Amino acid sequence: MSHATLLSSPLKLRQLRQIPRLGPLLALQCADRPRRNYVAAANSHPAKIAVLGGGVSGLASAYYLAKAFPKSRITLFEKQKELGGWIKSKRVEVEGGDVLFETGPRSLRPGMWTWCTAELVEELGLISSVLYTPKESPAAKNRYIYYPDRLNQLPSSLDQITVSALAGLSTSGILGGIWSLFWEPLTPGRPAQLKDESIGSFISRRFDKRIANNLASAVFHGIYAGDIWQLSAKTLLSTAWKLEGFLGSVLKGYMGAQMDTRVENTVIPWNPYDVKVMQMIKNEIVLQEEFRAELSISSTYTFKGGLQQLTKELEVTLRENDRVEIRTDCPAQIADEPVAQDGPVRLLTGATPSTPEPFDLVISTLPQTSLTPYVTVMVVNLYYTSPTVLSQTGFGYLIPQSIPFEQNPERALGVIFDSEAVQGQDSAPGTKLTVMLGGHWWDGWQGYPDESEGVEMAKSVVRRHLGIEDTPETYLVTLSKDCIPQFTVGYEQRLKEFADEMVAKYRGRVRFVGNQVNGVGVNDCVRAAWMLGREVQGQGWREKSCGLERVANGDNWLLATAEGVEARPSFR
Ligand SMILES: C=Cc1c2[nH]c(c1C)Cc1[nH]c(c(CCC(=O)O)c1C)Cc1[nH]c(c(C)c1CCC(=O)O)Cc1[nH]c(c(C)c1C=C)C2
Repeated sequence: MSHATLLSSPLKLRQLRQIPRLGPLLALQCADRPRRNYVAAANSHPAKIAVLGGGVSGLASAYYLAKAFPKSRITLFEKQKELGGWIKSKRVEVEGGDVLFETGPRSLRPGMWTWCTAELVEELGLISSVLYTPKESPAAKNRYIYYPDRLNQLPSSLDQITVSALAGLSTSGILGGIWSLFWEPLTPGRPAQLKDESIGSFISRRFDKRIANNLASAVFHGIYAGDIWQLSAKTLLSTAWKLEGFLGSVLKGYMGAQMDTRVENTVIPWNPYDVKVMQMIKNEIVLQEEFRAELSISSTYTFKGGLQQLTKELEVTLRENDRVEIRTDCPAQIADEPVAQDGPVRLLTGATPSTPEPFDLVISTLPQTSLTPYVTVMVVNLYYTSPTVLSQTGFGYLIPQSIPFEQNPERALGVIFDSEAVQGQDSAPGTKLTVMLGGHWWDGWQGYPDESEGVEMAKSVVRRHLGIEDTPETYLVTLSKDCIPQFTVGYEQRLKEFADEMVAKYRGRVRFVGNQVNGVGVNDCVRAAWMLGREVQGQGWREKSCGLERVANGDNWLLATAEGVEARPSFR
């Protein structure tokens, strides 16, 4: 996207013109465009850096910090024995070979907005291990929602919205309330005093409650395993929320942008920080041509050894660096005391901390109790020897909140058809499925199903929903306790207050990265670590910042085209 395109994006709608334009911000960026391979300015580096947490956010932060400060000593603390956090790929022997089970995140989305991860894949030498799922494959195109007692295929693109597709969907009742789309522009704008609300409430107010319960709740199960009546519309439907704020209507904003023939690409409001990141990615990341071409025709990608190949390779690279020390089985926390003008920050480390250890800069990827609650998900991987267990092809299906209890007493959130979604990880033929259970349905539970209960629940789900009577040859049950942060109503306000408090207390010597502050996707976490490396380099680490400027200064959004940034998937 050229700056000229970005800046010459007049819309017909008078109100859209009132949104601040990008000129001053971009002029600044052009004058001072960072180089691709930056090096820290001489004599300006923190001598000792600590990274708290050894999941993908911590590993990637340590990786980019080691590049930004070639002279600093970096210590990564992880309380578990193993690194990698929630990303775990396990190979299991079966008759005739082996199969790979993913117990957490399993694939990555390509697209420019996620190029930091793609660049990392390149730098770690992983391109030859990449497995692509083409955009044209059934796994990318066929996605289903279970409602009320059957799978309903969703259109994968606008041109798939045909009369017969809509008729099929509407006989199940899943499209109840769809006519509200036409009336939305006439619906009153939001009351001035409403500062945030749940996704359920926002969609009901602007469209129809049935759309919230039947469609949106399924999508948010697939990403957050969360409850749309608790998750924040301002945070998770941010563009729609802003459009309503600017124009009094979500559709007017989208339609106005689409209909403006002078603009090649859709113009929507963007958080100014995201525009800055987008520009940096565009200016700095140059992917290998062949890799970039493969990514452009793929809907997702992963690795032959599973997604854990990424965190394993990061670990190997960090261990090879003699300036990086990794301490596993070693919890660490920041001493609860204000930091003086030039630091240091003191850490309490080890199971029974004694003398605090001083560090010049600390990156925390650990959960902060004041910011979000978490949900617990049970992941049940099933393997059947028969390759023809499924009668549908596709990615899998999601289960909305509205389906009757008797259709989902196990409280499943969705089922992934793994052997369809990714090919090339297993040496044995057969069918692999993953059943996800729990999430917000288990809020407040003191205990959870055990392994044998989990597998019985998963078998019962696939028997009822997919008619699968076969017995799986093998399975793996993983309870991921408190694995996904929930950005509930009021999240942004809480994050702002947290950021102010952290800057005042630690004077910029403690920064925050991770799924609780940057988004729950692996790509979100890697991009945040990539940005951290750029923000702290040179004198940046001395600035009074805690790395949360996106939200702290994110009220006045900017108009930008989405060119170069992949549209977010509408199904998951
Ligand atoms: C362990 C369960 C997880 C659920 N959501 C996430 C995890 C780790 C995080 C997540 N899942 C998706 C996204 C969207 C953005 C993206 O980066 O692709 C995020 C942030 C989409 C997604 N949902 C499912 C899959 C296989 C994917 C692709 C990305 C990935 O591999 O994580 C299926 C799915 N995830 C969850 C449920 C309940 C579910 C149901 C079928 C929860």
